[in-house]
Amino acid sequence: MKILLNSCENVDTVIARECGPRIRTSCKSSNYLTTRADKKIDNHALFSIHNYIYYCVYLLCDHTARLFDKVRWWFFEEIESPMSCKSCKCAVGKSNVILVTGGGGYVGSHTVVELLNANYSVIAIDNLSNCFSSDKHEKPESLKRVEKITSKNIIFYNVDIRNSSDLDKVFKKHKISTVIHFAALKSVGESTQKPLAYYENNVMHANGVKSLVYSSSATVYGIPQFLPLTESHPTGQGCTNPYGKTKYFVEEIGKDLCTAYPDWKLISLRYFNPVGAHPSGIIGEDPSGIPNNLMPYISQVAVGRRDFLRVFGSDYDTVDGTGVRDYIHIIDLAVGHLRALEKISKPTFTGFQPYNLGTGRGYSVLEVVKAFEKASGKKIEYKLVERRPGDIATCYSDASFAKEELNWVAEKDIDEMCKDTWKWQSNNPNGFS
Ligand SMILES: CC(=O)N[C@H]1[C@@H](OP(=O)(O)OP(=O)(O)OC[C@H]2O[C@@H](n3ccc(=O)[nH]c3=O)[C@H](O)[C@@H]2O)O[C@H](CO)[C@H](O)[C@@H]1O
Repeated sequence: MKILLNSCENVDTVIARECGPRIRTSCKSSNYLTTRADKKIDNHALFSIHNYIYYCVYLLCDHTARLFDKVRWWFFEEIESPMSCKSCKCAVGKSNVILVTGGGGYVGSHTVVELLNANYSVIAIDNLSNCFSSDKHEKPESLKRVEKITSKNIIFYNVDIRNSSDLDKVFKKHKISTVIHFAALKSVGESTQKPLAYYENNVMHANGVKSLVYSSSATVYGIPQFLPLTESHPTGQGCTNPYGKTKYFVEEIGKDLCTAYPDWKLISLRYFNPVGAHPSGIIGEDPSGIPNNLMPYISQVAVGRRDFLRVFGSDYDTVDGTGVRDYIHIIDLAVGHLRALEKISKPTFTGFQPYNLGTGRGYSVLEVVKAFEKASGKKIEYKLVERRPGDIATCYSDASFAKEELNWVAEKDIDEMCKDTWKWQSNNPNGFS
């Protein structure tokens, strides 16, 4: 394994926390860390020594290196140029702070785990509208648990992305290199009832950072004209609901931005159907109210929160008449974001580029039910009912472009997706609350 060290050229802001008898430091000036005694320590030297120690410790033992990392987080509250990323090497000489909007949500929180494990610094913002928090001034429960899983710190702000002055403050305070934009409403049904909320929420604000990884959806393809769906499949045609349209609009805005301003870079990740949970069973999907999506509904039936599953449509032209989708494990999806960050941070990457994140394999509703029964040992009661308006028969990806360009493939199969979902649901029957 190759480990590259940070050259820390971009270190210019370090805010250190009060730490007992040690020197309390506060820093406003660039390139220097000012102590209370007005002593100036050259950050470059400090960080070079610090990185060197980390490197040596890492060579000896990964666990000790993690402990060292924890101490680092305790000593310095915010470090705008952390260690180099062990797995992707992309942090070399760069500010490596990622702003994650919607960080408390399902995809957001799982991606934050992978970011922290890869030694990125994470600033998460969320308006807590779709995640549980015991106190609005505190981190959502999902992120507290992410800190437990990773033993790392997340800087969190309760900010609504529609509030541009609050958002500005975050961008001014931190030297953010890339934004991963998850903050969005995601219920297809609700989007038809409250379209304005979707247009307001799901269309992003830029705020000066010109490198964006966007969470898009297979829904931009509308009714498939061919299968499997490749990135060159037409988008926007047959997007029948506002949810799908917002994803399509943002992609179009992104394309225009990247064409007009060559310094803009945007990767749009077109998710197929994210399911599953962190293998620890500590975090997972916790929809508020009645789940709209298949997997959380099944798992709530298994745990006894719902009586039976309604299978929407049994007369589709599919293997057993029920809808076929390309389900992808949430961890695979989260890792896809790391690969996208590596790609976007390369100087050779320019413009707008979409990638499919899927397994390339479709499963019918009844096949998923069967796999879940096997994983959980529970009988899933179901009733075949009418088709759900707006649903399509079959949708699955060709994810070979992501393999070629991002060096990414989905590794976890349907059994693992069901096993991890069940671990999360059975350990947390009522979700995070
Ligand atoms: C093709 C498409 O637009 N896919 C998007 C859509 O997924 P889907 O609408 O495909 O996801 P879903 O989990 O709601 O449905 C998956 C399958 O399960 C069926 N089903 C679902 C729930 C239920 O109670 N009973 C039942 O039978 C449904 O008819 C479909 O055949 O929304 C997701 C948001 O989470 C993603 O953005 C997907 O990319």
